[in-house]
Amino acid sequence: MIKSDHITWQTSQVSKQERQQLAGHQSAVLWFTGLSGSGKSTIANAVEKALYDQGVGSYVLDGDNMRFGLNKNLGFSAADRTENIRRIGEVAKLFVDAGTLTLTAFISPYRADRDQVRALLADREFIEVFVDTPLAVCEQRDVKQLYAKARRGEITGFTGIDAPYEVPNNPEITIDTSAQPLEVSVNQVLVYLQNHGYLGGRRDD
Ligand SMILES: Nc1ncnc2c1ncn2[C@@H]1O[C@H](COP(=O)(O)OS(=O)(=O)O)[C@@H](OP(=O)(O)O)[C@H]1O
Ligand SMILES: Nc1ncnc2c1ncn2[C@@H]1O[C@H](COP(=O)(O)OP(=O)(O)O)[C@@H](O)[C@H]1O
Repeated sequence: MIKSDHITWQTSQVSKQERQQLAGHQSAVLWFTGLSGSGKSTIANAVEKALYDQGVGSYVLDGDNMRFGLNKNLGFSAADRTENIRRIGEVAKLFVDAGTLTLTAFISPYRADRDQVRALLADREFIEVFVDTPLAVCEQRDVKQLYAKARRGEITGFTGIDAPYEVPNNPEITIDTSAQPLEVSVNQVLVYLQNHGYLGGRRDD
């Protein structure tokens, strides 16, 4: 629902297609979703670097970082996570309109919230990347020692422990970081982008 009256969408003299043409590639969102510690940020950042090395500009929106700024008034209740993802979806949509290949790394545990973002974007503009690393592996990594805290009851509502993670039904890409090294995951994403025509050249679909 929009609260403001008397507002009008301002159209631009440069279209999204023209911005994409200038950039030399399609714009879209690679939406990484998965448990804390599954590898979302690591893969997204490595993909950004690999794309940069190929002369393709992209930008990573990262969970923790967004919570320091735009979303600093949000916590981890179900309602706050939904609002977190809604805002990120709107930001990602603006990035796509700007002609940018955008990578997002948020747990985004609720299927309905992810589907809302998909619905915000045009066909092909939302690429869901399910980082399907088993909970046991994420917990063993425990990069930030948050699983240990959650197990001790020092954090409540922690995803995978006492808060839900709803797995995607039809992700465009699925990656299990416990089964393959980082370079293979990065390549999996790059090959998807190449084969589906996002980077220019031949399209498989
Ligand atoms: N309760 C609880 N549950 C899950 N995660 C928690 C929690 N509290 C803090 N953290 C840290 O916050 C990071 C997840 O933030 P996100 O914005 O991606 O979460 S969400 O999409 O809104 O669910 C997550 O970072 P990542 O490990 O990068 O996923 C955690 O470090
Ligand atoms: N094959 C792999 N692919 C990606 N990350 C891996 C792999 N093996 C170990 N890791 C480690 O797992 C951790 C994943 O953390 P991170 O990328 O921050 O996850 P998330 O963003 O999903 O919370 C990193 O410390 C990374 O070095």
